[in-house]
Amino acid sequence: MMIDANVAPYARQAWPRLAGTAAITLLASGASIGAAFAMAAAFTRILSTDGTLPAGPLTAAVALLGLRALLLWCRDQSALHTGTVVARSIREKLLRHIVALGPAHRWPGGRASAHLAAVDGCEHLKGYVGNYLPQVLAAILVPAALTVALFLRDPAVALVVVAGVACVPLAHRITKRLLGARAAEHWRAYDRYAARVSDNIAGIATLAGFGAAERRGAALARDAETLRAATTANMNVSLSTYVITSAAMLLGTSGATLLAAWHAAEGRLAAGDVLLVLFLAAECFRPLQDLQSYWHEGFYGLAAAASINRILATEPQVTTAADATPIALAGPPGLRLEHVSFTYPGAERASLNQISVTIPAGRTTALVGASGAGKTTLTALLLRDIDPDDGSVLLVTADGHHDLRTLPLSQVRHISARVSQDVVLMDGTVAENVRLAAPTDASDTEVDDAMAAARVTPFLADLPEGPASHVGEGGRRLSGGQRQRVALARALVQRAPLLVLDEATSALDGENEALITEAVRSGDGSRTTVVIAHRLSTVAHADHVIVLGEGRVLEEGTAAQLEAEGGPWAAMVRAQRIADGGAQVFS
Ligand SMILES: Nc1ncnc2c1ncn2[C@@H]1O[C@H](COP(=O)(O)OP(=O)(O)OP(=O)(O)O)[C@@H](O)[C@H]1O
Repeated sequence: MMIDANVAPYARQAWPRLAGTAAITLLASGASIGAAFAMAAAFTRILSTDGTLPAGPLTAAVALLGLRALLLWCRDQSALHTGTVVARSIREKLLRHIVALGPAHRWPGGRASAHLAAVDGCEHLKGYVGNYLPQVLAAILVPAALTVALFLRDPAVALVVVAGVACVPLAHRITKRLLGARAAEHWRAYDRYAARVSDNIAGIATLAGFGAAERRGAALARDAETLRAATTANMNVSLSTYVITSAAMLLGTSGATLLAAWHAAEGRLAAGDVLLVLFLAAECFRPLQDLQSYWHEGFYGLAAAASINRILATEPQVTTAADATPIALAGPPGLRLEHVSFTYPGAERASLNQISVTIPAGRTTALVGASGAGKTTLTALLLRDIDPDDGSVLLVTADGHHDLRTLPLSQVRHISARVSQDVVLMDGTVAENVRLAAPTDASDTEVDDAMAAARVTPFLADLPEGPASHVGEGGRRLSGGQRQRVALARALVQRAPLLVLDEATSALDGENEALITEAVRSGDGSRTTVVIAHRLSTVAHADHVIVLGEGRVLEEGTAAQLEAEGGPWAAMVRAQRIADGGAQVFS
């Protein structure tokens, strides 16, 4: 049996279980053959005696049919188990790979395509491995065994059945060619549709707010129509081939039975053998007929496998080098960027250009600059979400300088905590969200302290179940500022020596922001903190300020030094004072 290269790894993985399913299928066929012979013997005895029921053969036939039903149930259970086990392992592998591709990975079809592959794609593959493949095995093994049984009774009859059976692989081949290409087309249409739906759901407030739902709805309707057309085209292919296979089965079964009747009339076969031929021929075609109902699962599984394999074949841009070794860290590390340049894939110009800066250990460093200056990109390099095109990002410890690429990625993740501009709360309780990245030995007191420092505690009283309240996708919606506070607590409880805050308090009121800013400051030197904020009051107390402009370092130093120098920082401070109506925002 030729197995498509795209599904070969999954079929290989399921091979022992598939062999078990095939063995059960063969046993079921054996029971069928036995029942057919018993029925034929009973039939012959009834016709040749005065009509008394032959209890022995009839009891044997009923028992064998019961055994067959039991074996078929076992076969279905085995097939279901195979499919679910394979689907679970692919899902896990795919999910791990999607996570390994990292936050900076660009999905050509949008993130929805990854979601679709992980959910629907794996489901189709489950159908392929769990239903289609065992059925293909049954469609080969069962007719082969039954044809041998028929051949022993009447070779000419067996040949008629073989002729009918041979039409089915032909129809299968035609369907595979026609439907295989269309299934891929259907998958692409589905992918576009799913991307559009997920986009619309994510932007539901924007669409409603701008009254643009109708316009977007029209685009969605067009995608839905493409999807419908692709589905209809596939169904038409299936229906045409269904007609071919049904005709082949009907002609094969009736042709073989008529020939058997003729041979019985000539005295070459017993009367009961006509019944035997009818049973065996019908049984021979049954798995082929069943296979037809799994063609869709098979061909859609193939298309899904191609899409899943494309994701699995995509190499993560950031990986752990083969010779990476973890380093011992005695205290908070410093960071040094040397001649770092970075251009996003497909972008026309570099987001960072020959940057060389130092982030002192155990201090708070502010990254400031106009929108699009490259601040977030710089933190992505510090956290190793991306690697520089040129230059190096170095972790500075008591032992010396270590290029981040020489450390295990897990260590880089372990030593850094972050709160990014887009806070995502996972589906779960507030406490679970705070504990998301906490060390396993983090005590309840530590979690409570982090929630107090990030000002989560004051609003917990307003939640129905306090820290056990359900938030995230399926739970209560928190305000932007509340979400930021949970994210800050999550980062604080991580005990990471490097903390990166990208506009982490932008949604907070002045009082809460001031309290949190004080709490996360690297006042005691136990943590290196990098803060990005447009509101300069947030970073006014930083030990070190780096001003970026158009992907370059414009200046760096302490806030006081830079203000005295009268450069870009001083201009930003002046502009903000005017915007704040002359209020003294810097002390
Ligand atoms: N994924 C991306 N693909 C292509 N270009 C990007 C990507 N992310 C950022 N950029 C571009 O890189 C430049 C720097 O972006 P970055 O987000 O680092 O700026 P920023 O200083 O953090 O801006 P802001 O203050 O508005 O958040 C911008 O021109 C931006 O358009």
